[in-house]
Amino acid sequence: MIEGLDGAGKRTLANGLTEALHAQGRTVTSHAFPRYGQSVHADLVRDALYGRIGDLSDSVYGMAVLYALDRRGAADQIRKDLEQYDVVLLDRYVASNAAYNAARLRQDENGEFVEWVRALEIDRFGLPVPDLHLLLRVPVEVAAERAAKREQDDDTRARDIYESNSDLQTRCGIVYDGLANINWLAPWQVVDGRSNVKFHSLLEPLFTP
Ligand SMILES: Nc1ncnc2c1ncn2[C@@H]1O[C@H](COP(=O)(O)OP(=O)(O)O)[C@@H](O)[C@H]1O
Ligand SMILES: Cc1cn([C@H]2C[C@H](O)[C@@H](COP(=O)(O)OP(=O)(O)O)O2)c(=O)[nH]c1=O
Repeated sequence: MIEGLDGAGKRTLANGLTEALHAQGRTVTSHAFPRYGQSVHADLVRDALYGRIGDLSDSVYGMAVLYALDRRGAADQIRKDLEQYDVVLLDRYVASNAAYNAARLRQDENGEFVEWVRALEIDRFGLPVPDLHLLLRVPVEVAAERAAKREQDDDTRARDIYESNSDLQTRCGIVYDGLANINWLAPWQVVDGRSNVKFHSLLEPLFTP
């Protein structure tokens, strides 16, 4: 699973890892969440994030449920892919829901919230537990600059209300670090995303049991 702030370089890393794995002769597939344009729940998320469903985006739990339902709709496909491919790369997964939405609550509510996300998505919805999280870590300012640049280059990736809120991004980075420290849900590996990421050096942990 590839996790990190908006603009951290997750999609770039997913593409780089795919190429590096193909070069090793491995089969790879990838999914990105939210699945905008492919699921009713993801499209509702997008409407909410761009302020088109009243004050729905103010509800932390309401938004988290929508993101979780989007993933639940992909669960069967992910399970099939895990049987069929050597590697299944996910650009954001359950941990994004924990990090982004915990970051919108008071700090003393975070522990309870991330456990609620785990219980909802893993226990109740039956989503597969990931083998590894790769946390692409960059300073908030760098992520924001990259997200702004990406917005100019690719008009399908305009910044939403989460992405343009730098306080939220800062808190989200802190929650991600906390999740990585306790290896929440599965092992975490922190990747320095400030310079060019060495894709090949990341391949070994993918195959270490
Ligand atoms: N290691 C890197 N160094 C410099 N720029 C990068 C790096 N990784 C990604 N970028 C650039 O930053 C922007 C955001 O990258 P992207 O992979 O779309 O991020 P994310 O999927 O995390 O939002 C893109 O314009 C991309 O070309
Ligand atoms: C997948 C996911 C994303 N998010 C947040 C992180 C992002 O700020 C926002 C949108 O995801 P994002 O990856 O930015 O989508 P795109 O790059 O296609 O615009 O949703 C959650 O809060 N929970 C989740 O489960």
